[in-house]
Amino acid sequence: MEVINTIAALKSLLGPIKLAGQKIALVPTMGALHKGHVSLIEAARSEADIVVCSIFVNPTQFTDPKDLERYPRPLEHDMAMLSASGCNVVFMPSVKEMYPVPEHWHIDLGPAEFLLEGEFRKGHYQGVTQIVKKLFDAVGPDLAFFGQKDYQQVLMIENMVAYFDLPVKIVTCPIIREEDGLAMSSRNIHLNPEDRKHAVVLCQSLEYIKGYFEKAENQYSKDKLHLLEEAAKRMIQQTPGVALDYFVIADGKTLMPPTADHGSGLVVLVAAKVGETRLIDNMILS
Ligand SMILES: Nc1ncnc2c1ncn2[C@@H]1O[C@H](COP(=O)(O)OP(=O)(O)OP(=O)(O)O)[C@@H](O)[C@H]1O
Ligand SMILES: CC(C)(CO)[C@@H](O)C(=O)[O-]
Ligand code: BAL
Repeated sequence: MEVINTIAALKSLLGPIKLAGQKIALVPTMGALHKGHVSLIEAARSEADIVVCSIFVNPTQFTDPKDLERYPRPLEHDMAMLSASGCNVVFMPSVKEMYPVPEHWHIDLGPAEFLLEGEFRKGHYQGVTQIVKKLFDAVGPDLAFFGQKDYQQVLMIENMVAYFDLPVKIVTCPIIREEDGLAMSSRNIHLNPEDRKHAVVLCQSLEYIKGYFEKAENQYSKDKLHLLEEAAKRMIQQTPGVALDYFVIADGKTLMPPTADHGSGLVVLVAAKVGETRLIDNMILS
């Protein structure tokens, strides 16, 4: 496994590989790796010849300086995980390497940019798409792998790819969960034992909605969805130490409330602070 810190070194390593016609996959991460990240690397390995994993805690996507400061950076652990998972190249640039000069970035990501995470973390998706575009420019991947855990992020990245008409295939991988259902996340490390117990309510509230959909075979009414949302929100709000940001059943493409009384393509998404740690989760319903 090669560890590379500069864009120039990365390009000279990958240039001949591309010329030889080999397929390159990119798995962008912010480090503090867990089995969710490993699942992306394994999926990438199954579809490409060379897997590049980037580790970069991108300052432009953080809206809370404390969140950026306390983001975990367990380097030795990450290197061991990457080498065990069969990653070929680790790209680990400095902030100066990715942002050598101050720059303005603003692209049209569509109305969904301002909903949900975009409402609670203003400007977040401009920062995410800015760094993902830079990583795509540096690596030139044929495929890039992202987790469904960051559902809205995948939509925004797909919109960025369409905006620039980039020749890269975006692959979305399922959410990997702990045994009790909690979605794996680098930020889970901040949960104290009490928070950790309470955090499971997030996936339980999603399961509650999913269970209804499975029984109702995707037949629903808007009124019924509203009642379900309210019941799920109460489950979360009654859990000690958990402060809800949003819980919504939404159209999987627009992230707006469903407009019809039946149909497919819905997703349920949640975000809440558990203790001092903000977590997100979602499930596809139909
Ligand atoms: N539990 C998971 N299952 C599948 N993919 C995941 C999971 N957690 C994160 N990912 C994906 O891994 C990639 C890198 O994410 P990131 O490094 O931010 O990790 P994270 O666990 O989401 O951390 P955090 O949300 O705490 O920042 C993203 O595409 C993300 O969606
Ligand atoms: C895609 C990403 C690596 C961009 O910094 C980040 O948002 C993440 O880890 O999901
Ligand atoms: N996994 C999403 C990156 C972030 O929370 O900033």
